[in-house]
Parts: sequence; structure tokens; C-alpha cells
Amino acid sequence: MTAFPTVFSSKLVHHQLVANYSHLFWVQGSQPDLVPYLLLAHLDVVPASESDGWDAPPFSAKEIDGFIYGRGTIDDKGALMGILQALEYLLMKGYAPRRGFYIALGHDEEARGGKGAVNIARLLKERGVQLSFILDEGLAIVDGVISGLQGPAALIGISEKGWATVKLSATMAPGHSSMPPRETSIGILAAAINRLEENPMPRLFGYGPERQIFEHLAHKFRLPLNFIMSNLWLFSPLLARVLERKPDTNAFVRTTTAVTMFNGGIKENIIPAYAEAFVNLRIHSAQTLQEVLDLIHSTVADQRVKIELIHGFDPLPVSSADERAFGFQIVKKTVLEMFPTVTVAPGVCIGNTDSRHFSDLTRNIYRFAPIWFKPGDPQRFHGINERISKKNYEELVEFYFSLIQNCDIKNVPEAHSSGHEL
Ligand SMILES: CCCCCCCC/C=C\CCCCCCCC(=O)NCC(=O)O
Ligand SMILES: [Zn+2]
Ligand SMILES: [Zn+2]
Repeated sequence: MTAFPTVFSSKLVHHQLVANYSHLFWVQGSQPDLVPYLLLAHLDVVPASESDGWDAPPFSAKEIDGFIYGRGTIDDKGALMGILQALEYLLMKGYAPRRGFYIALGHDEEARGGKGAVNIARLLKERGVQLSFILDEGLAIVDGVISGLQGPAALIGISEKGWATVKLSATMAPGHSSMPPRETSIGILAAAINRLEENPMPRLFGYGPERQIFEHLAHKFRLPLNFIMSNLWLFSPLLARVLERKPDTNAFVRTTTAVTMFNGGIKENIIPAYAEAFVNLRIHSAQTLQEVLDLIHSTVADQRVKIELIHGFDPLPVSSADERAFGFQIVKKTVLEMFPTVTVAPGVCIGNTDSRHFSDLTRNIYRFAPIWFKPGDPQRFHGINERISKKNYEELVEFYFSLIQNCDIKNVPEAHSSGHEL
């Protein structure tokens, strides 16, 4: 049986395989003067092992208490299936969009998107495509995740942090473990890594677009927090010290430093010549890749430690969230139609997405899906017990179902209007 039979048989849909495993769909609109948009998602997932402590095998999609457990349920199969299921239902109903749109499903987002998204973007560029906006994975609806915030908030990523993967290595003379020198390659490297962990990158909270999150949400906090958030020009250093206490909010305060791989030694009684470590940094919007590299050099401050940049890029440009920003307002309208009590605010995506490969096609890139994040859920991202409730999966389908129809209007929707304007 073919999945999404109507999508694959509709005359309105053109489907193309890209780089063997990625998919590009073009859904033709009846009004070619309306600039198309792009819905992005990815097929691949990060690895998972049941032995890490999962309550269900990570590739079982087992249902427990109304939740579907599995690697990829929130990153990013929920949105991917939601988009395709919404299109399937719309086409089954005989719906024909006015505004044409693309759906791009990359197959290597978790490995930087160099084959999937990069080639899809190249194809679209060769065809001279310009996009009204892009909607990709990223932020979510947070409920009880930000301390002191009353009620849920839908955070729409208007930018994303930059990236640096840096390899540190040390090479010393190898030898017999019964006659160790005072310092070894592993010891030198471990000390360098320790200096990086003990000296986090500077607090930059308030100097980037993350400031907009808190200014938008200020009225949802009780005194004195609402006063503090409304006066970030004065209080951002104080708030930064509170936010940095938790990993998920620390990510908004600074460039984060994560040691992700450490290798050295092959036998218990040999002092190894070589040791290496990889450090993955996510760069705050107010910093550049070069500034981060300079700080790594000055913090490590040991000529014996070789520092190599493996891969990096600057933080991404900031997309508009104002009243004239069509993409932002369409996403906001769709969220509010479904969840009238949710506060919608712009935010900075602390992880990275395939959308960055499409920046030549539009300046309006938004990173959001209406996935509900309750306390403890941010840790499921790339962690154990990744899951989505069945109800939330249905909400994802409904969200894209409404969003596609909402995009058929020509101009930016009126604030707080509801109902489709077809
Ligand atoms: C101050 C506001 C606090 C909000 C709490 C954080 C909520 C966390 C929500 C989302 C997590 C961000 C993940 C972003 C998507 C990342 C996709 C991905 O895995 N890409 C690959 C990579 O970044 O390595
Ligand atoms: Zn993802
Ligand atoms: Zn991911």
C-alpha cells in the first residue's frame, strides 16, 4: 500500500527525489501571482539505544498512556507526517490552493544537510524560485518550561544560533605506563577541556533577538518578574544570572560549549601518543564564529594543544516578526485559531535546522511546530524517551491543514482575525 495515495496521484502535486533520498514536492496554486512558500522537515534522526534507559524500544513507536514513544517523534517525524497528512486530507476534500507551495523533506539534517537540503536549495535557486517564507522545525509551545511564566507560549524562531565544531588534540611521546612522564597527551587535553568548561563564553543575554522573547512575554509574568522583563535595558545582567542556572535557558544567555567526543589510548599499559576531543559550540546571535575561535585559543592557552575548526557558521539573520511579516503573521494566526489562550512570541532557535541552506531564497525564515513542551520535555530532544502524545500529533496535522488554507490570502492577516478567508 502506498502512503499518502492522494498526494502521490494528484495532478496538482509534482514530486521529485533529490540526492536519492530527499523529497521535493511542488503543490501548484491557481494564482501564480501569489509568491510561493516552503514547508520544511527532515526524515533522518539521531541514533538511539534502548540501553540508555528508554521506557520503550526507541524504534517501536510503542504507545504508553496516550504517548507514542520513539526516536524522531518530535524531531522531526511529527511535523513531517503532519504536513503530508494535512495535504492528503486537503486534496481528498478536493481542495486546490490559490498560493502554490513547496514541501522539502531532507534526509541528512542531523548531519548538516549537505546532501539533502543543500541540493534541494540549489535546484530551487537554479529555477529562479523566490519564496514568500519558509516554515521549518525549531521552537515549540512551552508550558511550564520557563520559570514564572503564566500559561503556555508559542515561540516562533526568527533566527538560529551559529555553530562551531572544534577539534582539540595533543601529541606527546608514547611509552610504558610503568614510567609515566609528568604530563601526558590525555592529561594535557583534559586540562584544556576543563578550562573551556570552567570558563563559559560571556553572558550576552539582551544583546540578541532573544530579548524580544522576554519583552513579548513580560506581561505574562507576576511582579517583580514582569517589571524586570519590561526593563531589560537595566535588568538583563540580573536575568542572565537566573537563566544560566538551567541548561535549556542558559542556551539563550551565551554561546554554549559542549564536549561531545573524547578519544585517546588503546591499551591500559601504553601511554598514548595522541588524544583528541571535539567541542560543539552554538554561537549566540551577538557573537561571530571568529570571536568564538579567538576566545577558545585564549582560554586553552597551551601551545601543545592543536585547535582546528572542523565546521562552523555565524548566527543566522533575523527574520521580521512585525505586523507586515506575512509568514510570521500566518503562523501566529494559525496558532491562535487553534490555541486562543497561548501567547505567541518571537524567539531564537537554539539548535540548527535545514532552513539555513535556503537563505538565498527568502529573508523570512521561521522555525516552529506546535509541539507542546512541558517540564522535562526539552531533555527528550536527542535524549531518552522522545515522545509525542496522540492528541498533539493530531494537532500537528490540524495546524498544517489550517496553515495551508490560511496562506491563500493575498496580504497579511488582520491581527487576531479568525476563520479562513477563502
Ligand atoms: C527562554 C525560553 C526557554 C525555552 C525553553 C527551551 C525550549 C526548547 C525547545 C526546543 C529545543 C530547540 C531545538 C531546536 C531544533 C533543533 C533541531 C536539531 O536537532 N538540529 C540539529 C542540531 O542542532 O544539532
Ligand atoms: Zn530536527
Ligand atoms: Zn535533531
